[in-house]
Amino acid sequence: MTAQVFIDGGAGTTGLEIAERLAGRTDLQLIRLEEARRKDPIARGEALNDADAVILCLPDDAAREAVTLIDNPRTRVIDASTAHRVAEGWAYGFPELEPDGAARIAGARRVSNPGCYPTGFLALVRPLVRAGLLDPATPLTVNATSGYSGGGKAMIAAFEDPHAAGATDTAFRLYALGLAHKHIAEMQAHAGLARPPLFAPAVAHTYRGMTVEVPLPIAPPLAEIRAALAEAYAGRPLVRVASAEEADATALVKIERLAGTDALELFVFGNERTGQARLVAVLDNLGKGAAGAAVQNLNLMLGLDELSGLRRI
Ligand SMILES: NC(=O)C1=CN([C@@H]2O[C@H](COP(=O)(O)OP(=O)(O)OC[C@H]3O[C@@H](n4cnc5c(N)ncnc54)[C@H](OP(=O)(O)O)[C@@H]3O)[C@@H](O)[C@H]2O)C=CC1
Ligand SMILES: CC(=O)N[C@@H](CCC(=O)OP(=O)(O)O)C(=O)O
Repeated sequence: MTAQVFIDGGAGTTGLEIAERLAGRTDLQLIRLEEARRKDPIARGEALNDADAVILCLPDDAAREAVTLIDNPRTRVIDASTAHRVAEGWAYGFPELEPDGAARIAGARRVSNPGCYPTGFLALVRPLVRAGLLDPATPLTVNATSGYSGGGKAMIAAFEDPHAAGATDTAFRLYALGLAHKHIAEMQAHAGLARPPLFAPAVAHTYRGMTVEVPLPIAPPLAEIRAALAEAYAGRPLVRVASAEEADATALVKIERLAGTDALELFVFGNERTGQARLVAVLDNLGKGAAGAAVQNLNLMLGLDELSGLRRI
């Protein structure tokens, strides 16, 4: 039987990206609401309960509300918002992060997609904590830059429409300067850290793409870091760990490097003489950071080919 899928918030940035990835699929069918009813709780409630799987592409409060509208025990949920990423009863939707991650997602009724920045941070840090290369009490800093689509429709308008609220012509800006960004709890919890990382995000004047960097002023040997990452992601086609030769040959990492894909690349740069390292993750905030991850989780939950509809490198 063809699975019925409903994207709540389907007219938003992430929802449209998911629909693009699902277009042409014959193993599932999208339930669509007409424009006039797409925010109507009655229409949404019907669609949420008619679907085999729903993907919530909504602001946090609307995502919490959507979950309360579901009373059909068959309906399985993927939430792209921040609302349930450290909530009890929700599987964390990052299949490659833990050895049993994909199996846990496949068996779950409620899955929370990771945040875009935490996807890069956790991919770099979690395997090192697990392997004992990084003490959980280490104070970590995360320097990251996102394309402006990371802020959804409102931020896209601010960067593209001079008459929009908050319109800006800036090339690059720092934000979350109060050190209380909504992604910090998720980064600490899923990395298994004793203290919150210091998160320093920025937005660049480019539509999509992301770099996430974790500097290590006192690093374990670079070869050991690379080996731990390579082992963690062996056989996982969407996560690529660059070799020492590639890192040595890489003079620049551009934010656009993986734009338009659903992949994630990890680099270990460093200086063996000083014992310092820069761990760098590259992804598309709308790819592995949002829509790609949601489609991957949907595939796993419905028992379909995990990579169907995804854009590999
Ligand atoms: N953009 C990104 O890179 C990422 C986004 N996310 C998360 O995904 C979620 C969606 O983000 P994004 O797509 O960027 O945001 P957008 O603002 O682009 O889209 C959100 C959509 O939800 C709709 N909406 C708002 N309230 C309701 C409601 N009560 N009922 C039905 N629809 C509603 C909006 O309607 P309207 O069109 O009328 O405004 C809009 O279409 C957010 O939680 C975000 O944090 C996660 C990872 C990355
Ligand atoms: C550039 C920008 O503003 N990015 C957003 C994060 C992206 C996002 O939508 O956050 P979730 O993944 O948690 O939903 C922010 O920092 O709030």
